[in-house]
Amino acid sequence: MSKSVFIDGAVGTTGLEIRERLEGRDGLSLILLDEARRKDREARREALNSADFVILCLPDDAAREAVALIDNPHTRVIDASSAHRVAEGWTYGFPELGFDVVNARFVSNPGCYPTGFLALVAPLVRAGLIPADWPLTVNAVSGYSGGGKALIERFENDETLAYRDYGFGLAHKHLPEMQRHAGLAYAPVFAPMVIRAHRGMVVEVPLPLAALPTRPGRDAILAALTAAFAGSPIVTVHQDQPDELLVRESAAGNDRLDLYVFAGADGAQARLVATLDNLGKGASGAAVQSLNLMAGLDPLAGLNL
Ligand SMILES: NC(=O)C1=CN([C@@H]2O[C@H](COP(=O)(O)OP(=O)(O)OC[C@H]3O[C@@H](n4cnc5c(N)ncnc54)[C@H](OP(=O)(O)O)[C@@H]3O)[C@@H](O)[C@H]2O)C=CC1
Ligand SMILES: CC(=O)N[C@@H](CCC(=O)OP(=O)(O)O)C(=O)O
Repeated sequence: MSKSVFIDGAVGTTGLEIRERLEGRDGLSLILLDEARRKDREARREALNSADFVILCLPDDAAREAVALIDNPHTRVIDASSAHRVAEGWTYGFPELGFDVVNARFVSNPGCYPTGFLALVAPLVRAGLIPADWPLTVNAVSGYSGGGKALIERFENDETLAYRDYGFGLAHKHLPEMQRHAGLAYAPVFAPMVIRAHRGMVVEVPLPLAALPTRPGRDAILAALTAAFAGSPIVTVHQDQPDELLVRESAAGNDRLDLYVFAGADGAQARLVATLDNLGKGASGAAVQSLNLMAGLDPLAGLNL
């Protein structure tokens, strides 16, 4: 039997991409609100309660309000916002890291930067290669679509804007989920940046291998990551060390997550690097992946690998 899906926020950056991936899919029917009713509370309440699955593509406050409007025990929710990523009763939507998305009622989509960070770091903490109290840093660049409609407009209306460094309050909204789901005692020092590319991101964790208690070599790091993601059609752990990684201004989207381990010849230091599409595995792709798992559909349907 077909499952109904309501995307709350279906005309936003993330919502639109999810809608495109779901439209025409076998086994799914979309509940849509027209422009006049898409922000109407009662229309949303009705849609939220009549759907088998709801995908929230809203600012955090509106996502919390949407959850509060659900007053039946059946509707299952995937929230793309950062409102519920460390909340009680919610499952973190990163199945490759062992979170039980299949059986969850409430799933919180990981943030785009944390998707790269956690893929690189969580397996190494679990394997004992990075101590839980290690002081990590993470540097990342994102395409400007990561900031939603407002940042897209800012970059598209000001062609002189090439680069935006931000997060100087050291309290970025992604820090709690990075800390919690990597199993760290301290949040990493996070330096996020935006570049003049519509989509795509590079997330990098520098690691002083020789200073770590177990002094792991590149081989040990690679082996832990490879074992963690063995068999995943979405996450690829690259065994080679390319000379460069490039982001193009207007590249097509994808739902992959690619991991690299770069180490110097003396093995003293490494740079762990994840590349992904902020709108793909960093948002819409992850939401569609979770929906497939929750609804018992082909796990890769609607994904662009
Ligand atoms: N862009 C990205 O790469 C990522 C985004 N996310 C998260 O996904 C969520 C959506 O982000 P994004 O798509 O980028 O944001 P956008 O600003 O592009 O879209 C948000 C949409 O929500 C609508 N909206 C706001 N308030 C309400 C409301 N009360 N009822 C109904 N609709 C409402 C907006 O309407 P209007 O058009 O009228 O403003 C807009 O269409 C955010 O929480 C974001 O943090 C997560 C991962 C990555
Ligand atoms: C470039 C940019 O502005 N990025 C956003 C995060 C995008 C994202 O992942 O948002 P969610 O937390 O909702 O998942 C930021 O830094 O706030």
